Amino acid sequence: MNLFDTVQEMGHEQVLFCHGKDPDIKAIIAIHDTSLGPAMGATRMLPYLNEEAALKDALRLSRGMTYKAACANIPVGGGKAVIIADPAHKTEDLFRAYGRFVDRLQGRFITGQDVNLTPENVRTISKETNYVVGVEEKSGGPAPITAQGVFLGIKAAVKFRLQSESLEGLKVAVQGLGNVGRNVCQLLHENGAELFVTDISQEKAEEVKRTFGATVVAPDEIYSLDVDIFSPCALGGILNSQTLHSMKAAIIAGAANNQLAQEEIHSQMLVEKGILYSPDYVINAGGLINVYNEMIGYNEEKAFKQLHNIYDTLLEIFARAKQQEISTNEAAKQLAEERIMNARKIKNKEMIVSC
Ligand SMILES: NC(=O)C1=CN([C@@H]2O[C@H](COP(=O)(O)OP(=O)(O)OC[C@H]3O[C@@H](n4cnc5c(N)ncnc54)[C@H](O)[C@@H]3O)[C@@H](O)[C@H]2O)C=CC1
Ligand SMILES: O=C(O)C(=O)Cc1c[nH]c2ccccc12
Repeated sequence: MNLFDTVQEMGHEQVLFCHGKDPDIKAIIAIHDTSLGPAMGATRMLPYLNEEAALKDALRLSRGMTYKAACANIPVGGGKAVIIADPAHKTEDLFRAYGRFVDRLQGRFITGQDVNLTPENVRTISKETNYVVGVEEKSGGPAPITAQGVFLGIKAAVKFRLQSESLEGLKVAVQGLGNVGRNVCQLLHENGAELFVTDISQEKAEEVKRTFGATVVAPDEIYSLDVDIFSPCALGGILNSQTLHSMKAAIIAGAANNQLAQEEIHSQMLVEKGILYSPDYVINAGGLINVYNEMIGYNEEKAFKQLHNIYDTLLEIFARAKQQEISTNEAAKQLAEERIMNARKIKNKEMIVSC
């Protein structure tokens, strides 16, 4: 990877490579854009295959956070951090060292809990820095809110693609039954949908089968089921040439970040197959909405209103994509970039006036 070319192409402001010897720490903090406010993005910990994979993840996820905030109308920018390590090797020192790196950014980057981090790990990070949210879990953690947002996104897609206000009798395949996926299953079940589920944890799958009457399938069978909706709530990169080839669902709407393996190729493939795709960073904004509101002083009414905007924003994106004959991913990107440009213009005007 040619680093500066990539960063220039994707539009990042700053990428930090954090390294320490004692404790041994390797982390990347990517700050994509702060035009709308400080960069927000949770931190994940993974034993990446190589450093390039870690960097790519941080770059793409942080850009996704910029678009996520802009589409959700939240005045923050986009960032994301990855700690390159096996979650089996967590230590207090490691998280404290990471916290000191975050602190040095003096609030340009605000972080919290993502893949493989626990609330306890985030509390450890917060011993070194105040620029962490979700420590108190005042609002009950972001996952249930994220799931509600995904549910609203599914309803918007059903309205647009199937011209229906109801989910009654629709077949939905849910991949991943973790904090978000299980809550999505509950909402779908309560609204009359028929569930097909998978998880690499047999225990989680069995529990969802017992509780919501779901049909359990093997992890590699979830992509090709004869269902109306596919809801990926586990990992990224699952929309690729292989999985899309056998996909029968009319709608893809789930919580996972970075769902498209290769953005341009696979968003185009979705258009060709007539599958309506709810862009990941629009439908999964519930987590960000939740932590942002927690940060500014939780107001349930305000958070609820922002969450419900996901429904209207998705309908706007679907209509824009149809009208301009572009992918929904491209339409969402356009919407986000317009909002960021407008915010920059207003900021510049304010600066001229105050001079
Ligand atoms: N928690 C939140 O508020 C938000 C989560 N997301 C994204 O949503 C996704 C799910 O998040 P959480 O539920 O919080 O994570 P989680 O870690 O609680 O759940 C993920 C689940 O997926 C399962 N899984 C992993 N690999 C799988 C595979 N190959 N096939 C089937 N199942 C597999 C795991 O066993 C686990 O049960 C992640 O991609 C995350 O980045 C996005 C925005 C906010
Ligand atoms: O939607 C994402 O990918 C997020 O990172 C959202 C999020 C969850 N917890 C946080 C803590 C601080 C900043 C963002 C988040």
